[in-house]
Amino acid sequence: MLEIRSISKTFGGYQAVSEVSTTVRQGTIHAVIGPNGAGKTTLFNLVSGVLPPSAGSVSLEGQELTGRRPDRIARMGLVRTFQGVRLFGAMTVLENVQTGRYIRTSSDLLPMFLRIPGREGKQEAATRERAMQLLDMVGLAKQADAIAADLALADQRRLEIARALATEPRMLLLDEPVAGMNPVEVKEAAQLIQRIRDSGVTVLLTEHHMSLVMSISDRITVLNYGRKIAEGTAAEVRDDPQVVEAYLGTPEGAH
Ligand SMILES: Nc1ncnc2c1ncn2[C@@H]1O[C@H](COP(=O)(O)OP(=O)(O)OP(=O)(O)O)[C@@H](O)[C@H]1O
Repeated sequence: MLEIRSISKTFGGYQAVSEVSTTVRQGTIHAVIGPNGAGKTTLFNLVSGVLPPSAGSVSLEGQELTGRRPDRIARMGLVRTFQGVRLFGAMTVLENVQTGRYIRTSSDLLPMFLRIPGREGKQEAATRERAMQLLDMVGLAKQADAIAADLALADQRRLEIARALATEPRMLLLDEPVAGMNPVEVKEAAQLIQRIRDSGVTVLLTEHHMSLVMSISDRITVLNYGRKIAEGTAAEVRDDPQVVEAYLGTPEGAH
């Protein structure tokens, strides 16, 4: 589904990602893990078009993504969320999801802001209906009319996921989706990520929460100092001596 071929990124002589290759298989939850500074976020930035690679390439179902801009990549079927939540804080929950839908339909966002109440077009009605379905999927239907900035952190993350799904992606990248969540919220997020996978959207995620990664990932790639040091199922990766060594002395990665 997603092919990453020998991708590298150098920041002024510092090699943040070094010749990483991997294949994300369709219909899986694939995690990228590694100690702080291992290059996970940089790899996500390379895949989603936020940063151009110094070398190497990425393709999605045979279509070349390398060198394309994030909005173009989103239209090609790959969307991401960011470590820090990036929502339209002043908009309602529902409107935030609707903006994701407009990226997909390539239409101008303006009509949404200029709309005359009570005169909703056919496309707007469909967009609203799909947005409500997605809010229901992530457990936010009751808060549809709340202002996004007023939501609790866990709900804001759920909303970001709903907005990303509104672009109808084939692949979703989640950058630390449960950071700062309590154990109950983490459990709910795990179920949501599995539901997303089961709905046919392939998931690539990076996360420090090891028990989440180990319990939901079909496949795990481990980075250390920008290089891939291991790859396999949770059981394979957990017992890999290089992985154990990479995590020693990094308590943040140990939970
Ligand atoms: N724009 C940049 N300019 C210079 N160095 C950068 C830049 N972005 C990342 N780096 C460096 O590249 C390395 C990898 O960073 P990256 O954020 O990808 O790691 P990470 O695995 O996501 O870490 P964390 O788990 O802490 O989020 C780090 O040493 C970081 O300081």
